[in-house]
Amino acid sequence: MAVVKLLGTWFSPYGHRVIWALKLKGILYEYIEEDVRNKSPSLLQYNPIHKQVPVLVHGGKPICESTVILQYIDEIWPQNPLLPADPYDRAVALFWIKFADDKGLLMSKLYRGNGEEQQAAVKEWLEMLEVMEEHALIGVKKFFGGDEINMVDIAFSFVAHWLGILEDVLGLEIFKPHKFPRVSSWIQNFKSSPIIKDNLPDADKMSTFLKRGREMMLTSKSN
Ligand SMILES: N[C@@H](CCC(=O)N[C@@H](CSSC[C@H](NC(=O)CC[C@H](N)C(=O)O)C(=O)NCC(=O)O)C(=O)NCC(=O)O)C(=O)O
Ligand SMILES: O=C1O[C@H]([C@@H](O)CO)C(O)=C1O
Repeated sequence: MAVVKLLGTWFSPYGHRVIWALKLKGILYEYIEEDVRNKSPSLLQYNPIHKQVPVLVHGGKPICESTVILQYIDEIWPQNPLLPADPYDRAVALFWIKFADDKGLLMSKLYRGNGEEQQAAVKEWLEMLEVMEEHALIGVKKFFGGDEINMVDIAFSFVAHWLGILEDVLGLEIFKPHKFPRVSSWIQNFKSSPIIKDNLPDADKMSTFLKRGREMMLTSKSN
């Protein structure tokens, strides 16, 4: 069996997508922690274009971009499928995964913004939550794919875990559960499901880390 390695960084929402996918499939892998502020030669060699984690290395061959990696994992290890088999259901799932990928940058916008920039990011977050509430989650029971977690849940995980941490870091309340009851129950289902719950990065640790990072950013901006 070809060796499976994952280059990730502990706070990355994208790296966690791959960790969960591998664990949901029951695949053993070697995890290699990267410092994205001081990238290893392997990371630069495996992902010379974006120089980002995650990178999955399967039998020595690198695969980059979390969504591409998850599709690859689903093809190589078909057990516990991450995408629906029905072509229409699959297209709908891929639509929402693309939507989530396009909105992922809202994390950085919120975290790195100030004043008007931050307000614009909050507005975009609220618009996205509204779309999840009124479109993506209509008719959804426990998870996007039914009773089991699939790739759409994984793609939206930044809403389930990272948004709350960013709110804490910035002292903002963006997600009001009573305004988004469907999103709220999906978050609870997602975060309490076994493999996800056991492999979420620690919220307090991340909050401390991101607060420190933000102080450093603010100091360097004002100098
Ligand atoms: N589209 C990729 C995104 C992967 C990614 O963003 N990885 C981050 C760690 S997650 S952290 C989330 C990430 N932010 C950053 O990477 C901040 C980069 C800044 N230059 C810094 O070093 O602090 C982000 O917003 N990403 C959205 C995007 O790129 O579309 C990384 O390796 N960064 C190193 C670098 O860029 O130099 C995927 O899905 O795999
Ligand atoms: O460096 C970053 O960390 C956060 C987020 O990814 C938390 O994990 C973010 O948006 C960045 O740009």
